[in-house]
Amino acid sequence: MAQSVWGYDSDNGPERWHENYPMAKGDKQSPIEINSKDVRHDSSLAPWHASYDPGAAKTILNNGRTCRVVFDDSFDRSVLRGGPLTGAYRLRQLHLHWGSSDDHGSEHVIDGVKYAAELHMVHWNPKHGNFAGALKQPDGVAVVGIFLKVGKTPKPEMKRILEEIDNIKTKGKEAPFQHFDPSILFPKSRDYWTYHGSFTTPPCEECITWILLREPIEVSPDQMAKLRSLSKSGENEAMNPLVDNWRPPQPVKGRVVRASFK
Ligand SMILES: NS(=O)(=O)c1cc(F)ccc1F
Ligand SMILES: [Zn+2]
Repeated sequence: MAQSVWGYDSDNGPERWHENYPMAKGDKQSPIEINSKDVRHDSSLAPWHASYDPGAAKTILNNGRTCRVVFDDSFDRSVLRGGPLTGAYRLRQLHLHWGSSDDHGSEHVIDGVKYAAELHMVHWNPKHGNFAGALKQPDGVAVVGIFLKVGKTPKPEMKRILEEIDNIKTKGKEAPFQHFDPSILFPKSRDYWTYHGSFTTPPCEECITWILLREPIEVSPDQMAKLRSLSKSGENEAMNPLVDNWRPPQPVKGRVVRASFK
């Protein structure tokens, strides 16, 4: 009987991850609920800056748990600076979490609001040598989170990712994905919340400085349907819709969420 690899189903989902990944029960887990009344405005928080090289984009893949775009992070080619960060963090990959319907799907929940999806841009601190080394450090990784809400105006910049979906419908499929600057996905406002937390998937290392953008970007119902047309399973298996790949909010345990805005 194959050892049930972690996932989002009842037999291998978030409530059971701690059985194989003890860090999942740590004191600095992500995602969390953010309640504006508990947030502290920190006027010393600097603005954040992304300088991404479109040539760093390499491939897009369906790993059966999300849709991920991978970038060349072999040198400081696409970097994130400023905000709560010290130094330049290298962009490694971006991926999404989404729901089976528009009323849920995000991992972080803001004043009780669940967004239809949440996009994560994952960066790591090169002072720790490589990504694996960075995972072991509290300042190892920085993830920019962007909320997706469903509206009438499709975000043209999301089109590029969603057009590729047809080529990676099933688990294990990968396709070239080049000449893409993910900063086109950013909303107008640079306002953000920041706190210290973890990967939202096993092994749930507590190495992430989260930078969550306050302003969601809008996607169309068709764009969401496209995302939900991905399959968890391989091309020779029965279609198993890749949806609800989100971890529910975890205990805040006294952590303070700071806001760059009033
Ligand atoms: N959802 S996440 O941004 O915390 C994340 C990023 C990774 F690179 C690996 C695992 C993760 F769970
Ligand atoms: Zn994620």
